[in-house]
Amino acid sequence: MAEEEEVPAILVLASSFGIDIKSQNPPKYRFLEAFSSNLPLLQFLQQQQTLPPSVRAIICNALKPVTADVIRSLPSLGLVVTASAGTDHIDLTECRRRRIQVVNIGGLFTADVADMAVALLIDVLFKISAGDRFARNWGLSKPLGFPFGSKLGGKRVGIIGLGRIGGEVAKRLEAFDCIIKYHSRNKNPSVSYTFYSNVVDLASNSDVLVLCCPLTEQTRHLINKEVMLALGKDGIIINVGRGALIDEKELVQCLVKGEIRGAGLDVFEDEPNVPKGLFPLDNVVLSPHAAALTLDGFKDSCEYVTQSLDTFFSIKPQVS
Ligand SMILES: O=CC(=O)O
Repeated sequence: MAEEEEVPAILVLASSFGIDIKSQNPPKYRFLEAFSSNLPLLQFLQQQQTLPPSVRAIICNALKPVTADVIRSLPSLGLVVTASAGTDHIDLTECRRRRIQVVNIGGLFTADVADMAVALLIDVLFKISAGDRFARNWGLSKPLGFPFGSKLGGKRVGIIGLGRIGGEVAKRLEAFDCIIKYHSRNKNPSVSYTFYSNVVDLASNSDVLVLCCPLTEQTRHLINKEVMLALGKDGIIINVGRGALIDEKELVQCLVKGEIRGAGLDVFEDEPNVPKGLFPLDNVVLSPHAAALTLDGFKDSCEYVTQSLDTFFSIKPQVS
């Protein structure tokens, strides 16, 4: 079956990619689905007799870790395409060592993630989700009152990570008359927003923190108890970056004790597990890492992933 062997085998780690990519005719790739098994990926691979040696590329997303052990079990792997901007779920050190190319989604989801950050903030301030729950039983509730929300205009918003997404969040919130400040690895000379090299100082001078930076060893638990206490009891945290940017246990405590006022969270430390301590809290809006999950964005990302495979396999037909 020489012909079949020439069709590169692609390991697909997320169910959503099955749809568009597989409809190619004639098939350019042999897609191997690893997501229907309940086994952890490495165990699944270890159980396959013939699969690991043939796999030349992986398609994954932010929820599908590509660990060093997984990479080591795939001797022909030459490419990892992730339908995410973040690459923290991929062992980049092992990829570099093996000269495996890693392709992310670039700026494809930037606007959606920035929109989601603004949406979560408006939801927390205006209590939209809480109001929805309340309104369903409005006529039955005694007393009939619903707590006050809060204006968006005039809020001092501290953006953590003024990259592509952070920049778009700033642009949007400026249009709502918010006062933008930021913390980044470096000061950005092309913006006039106030820069803080220290996150605690930024928190002390902000009403809202919006987390947009990548997760690295330097940014893990960047938002710790000290930062939350500096933000204070009227402060709100919005996270569209990665769950582990915040010390989640401390976040739950601060929210429960009223040491901060609210949070809008699209990401969590141990997805898909959301801390149960958040469930009873009406001052928290939860979203299942859904900022990039729009139907239009999904179509674009399938196309991008296919193009990335095509580019890789046309310029590099043999992976050594
Ligand atoms: O989580 C989504 C992304 O990294 O794009």
